[in-house]
Order: sequence, then C-alpha cells, then structure tokens
Amino acid sequence: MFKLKEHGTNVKTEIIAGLTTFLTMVYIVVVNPIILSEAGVPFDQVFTATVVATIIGTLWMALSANYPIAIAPGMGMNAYFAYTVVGAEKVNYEIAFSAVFLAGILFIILSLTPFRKQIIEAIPSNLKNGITAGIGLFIAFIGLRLTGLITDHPQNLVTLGDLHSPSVVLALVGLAITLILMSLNVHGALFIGMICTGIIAFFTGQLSFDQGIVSIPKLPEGIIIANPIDAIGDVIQHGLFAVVFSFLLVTIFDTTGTMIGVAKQAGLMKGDEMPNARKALLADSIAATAGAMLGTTPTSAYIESSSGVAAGGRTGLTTLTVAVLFGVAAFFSPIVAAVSGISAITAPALIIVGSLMMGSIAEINWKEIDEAFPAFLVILSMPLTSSIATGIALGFISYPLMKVMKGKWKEVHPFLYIFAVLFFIQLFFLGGH
Ligand SMILES: Nc1nc2[nH]cnc2c(=O)[nH]1
Repeated sequence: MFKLKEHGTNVKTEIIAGLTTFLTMVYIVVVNPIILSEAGVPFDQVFTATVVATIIGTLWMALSANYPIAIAPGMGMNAYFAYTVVGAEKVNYEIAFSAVFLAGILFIILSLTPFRKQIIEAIPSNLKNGITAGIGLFIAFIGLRLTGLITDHPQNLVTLGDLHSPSVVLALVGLAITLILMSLNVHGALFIGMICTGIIAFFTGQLSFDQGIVSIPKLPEGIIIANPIDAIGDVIQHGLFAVVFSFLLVTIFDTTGTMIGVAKQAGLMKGDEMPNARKALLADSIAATAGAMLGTTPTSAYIESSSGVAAGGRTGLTTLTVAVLFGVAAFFSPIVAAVSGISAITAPALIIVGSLMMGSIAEINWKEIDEAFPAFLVILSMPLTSSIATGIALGFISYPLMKVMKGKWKEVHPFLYIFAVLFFIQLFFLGGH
C-alpha cells in the first residue's frame, strides 16, 4: 500500500523516520494550547483539538497521498489568531474560529480544483529550490533559538547564547553525538541522537517525570463551529473578510511551500510537478476545517517532517507512525510536557536537517540576477521573519519585478503577477504573515 520497495525504503526505516518526526513536533500539543489560551480558548479544548486535527491531517496524508509529510496546527497562525485577530480586532474566539473555518472550506474547494496544480507548477524552479533552502535555515534557526544557543541582543537582534547554560551544553553534546552517528552512517542517527540526549538530560536532572506518566485526555467542552451557515454569518456580520483572506493565503503558501520543500528533499518531485498534490493539499484543508470546528487554528504541512525525511522516511508509513504516536501521546500528556520542555533533545536534529536542506541552493542559477535575487530573498527572509509564507511572498513579489526590469516579463506565469499583487496587499495592509 505504501509502495515501500518502489521508494527504496523499508518498514524499520519508515517507523524510525516517523518516531523522529514525531519527537521533533510533539511540542505542539503543549505549546498550541498555551498560545491559544491567551485568546481565551480553554486549554483542554485546544489540547484535544490539536491532537485530533493532527491525527486527521496526518492520517489522510499517510493513507491517501502517501507522503512522509505530517500535518498539524501551524505555529505562526496561532499567534496571529491570539494576538492580532482576537487581541486587536476585538472579536471573541468563537467568532474568530468562524473565520478560520471559512478559510478552511475555501481551501478545500481550491484543493479540489486545477488551481492547486497551477500554483505548484507556476512557482519557478529557482524559487522552489530557494524555498527548500529557506526552510532549512529556518528550521535550524528554530533549533538554535529554542535551546538558547542563539539568543536575543538589543542592538544586533540575535547573538551567541550563554555557552555555560545547561540547555546549551546539552544541545551541543546532543549535536556532537548525532553528528558522530551520522558520520559513521548509523541508521536512525537522528532518532538515536535524541534518545541519547534525553537519557543524558534525565541523568543530569534536566528531565524529570514528577508530574506522572499517564493522564486520560479530557474531552473538549463542545464543538465550537457546529453550524457552517452561522459561521459564514459571523464573518459577514463582523466584516472579517481580510482575516479569512490572510488565513487562506498564508495557509495555502505555507503548506504548499513546505510540501514542495520536503518532497524535493525526499526526492519525490517529478520535475516541477508534485504527484498526488490534490490529495496532499486535501489532507491539510480537511484537517484545518475540522480543527477550526474543534478549536484550533489552521493546520499546515509541518517543516519538522524534514527530520523524518532526513532519517530516511519516504512514504505514508512514516506519517502513519506519526499519527499513531499522536494518538498514544494524548494519553501520556505529562511525559509529552516533560520532554517538550527540553528543547535540547530535538534541537540537534533540527540543526542538522537544516544543513541537509541547504544543499538545494547548489541548484539555483546564481549567474542570472533575475533568478538569483528572488531566490536569495526567500532564503534570507524565512529565518529572519520566522515565516515560510512571508519568505514565499517576498519571492513572489520580487520575481516578476526583476523579470520586468530585465525586459523578460513574458517569461513569467500570469499567476505570479496575480499573487505578487495579492501578497503585496497582504504584507503591507493586512498583517497576519
Ligand atoms: N510549515 C510549517 N511548519 C511548522 N512547524 C511548526 N509551525 C509550523 C508552521 O506554521 N508552518
């Protein structure tokens, strides 16, 4: 069913890849509820919604699209929801979820039309390679930031962290162990590296399980969006069109960009085409819609999937493993919270995966400024803005502009002009990137 042989993989590799991806992204079940509870959504409601939306999207991806790309609520959109939509637009969270729901429905409709294929094919190949490299830098930056290896600085914004802090030392030890394992070509090096780092964290007192091990998941208080017609009414009544547009645009491009980036890393693209793109995008749009009904912000293809791909994951068996583990995690929330609190356990994998994904910059045509500069902007802006969608937006705006400057405007797909204008409006006037 997963065509393991055809993809040059086997059950053991896929399961280790699934475990690797799971460990790098499981923090979401703790962090997402913390962020969304700032908007007043009950913690347990978001916890369950996060687990359910992740399982729906990831399972759909596994069984229908057969990609090793996990789906879960995105960490950019939840902050936008909590601090901008509910915080600044002064609507309550139920109304704000109506906007997320409507964006999800529109995304399902778009996923079913030829539009999705056209977007994927319209992205110039130098930008696609830029997206993969940009995601690589971004994911490495996340790893560096979370452990404190890179920290904030009043003038320079970021600087080297405190090399004596326990978290930094643990991350460096974990990085060294994982790199040694990789140099020795040990199968499952990223995963074994995480386990070794976890054991060291336990014996050095950084990781403890004093909150217990097992906990029965609490059921959500109810379905937030029970009636789609009411949700549309809420959006119209409160004039949340720009919010719906921002959720939709960011989600489509975050997901599409991540899918292309990770599929390229896994060698699963057929030239500029992504086979089964409809099914893959449907997995995300359905999860986003179901998530909105239960109480979480839009899902996205997860960049952390690149760690599972680096561990050898090539098929839906990787994502099936991730989905099953999320189901199990729902019953072990105290352990999940304890392990998620120690970012040094997963940071080495994120940093190393970043270096692997950077390889795609070798395929960019650096000799032609009109091809190179937009790709460079994508690579540069993803880590600096902490947003895949913003990186893509800057690439989409600059690419047609550079082509027009060079007198090559006819080479540009008409879609790119339309998206350049939409991204310009979104970046400059709507926020939510
Ligand atoms: N692509 C993607 N991956 C993530 N991993 C954690 N948050 C996100 C997100 O918002 N988008």
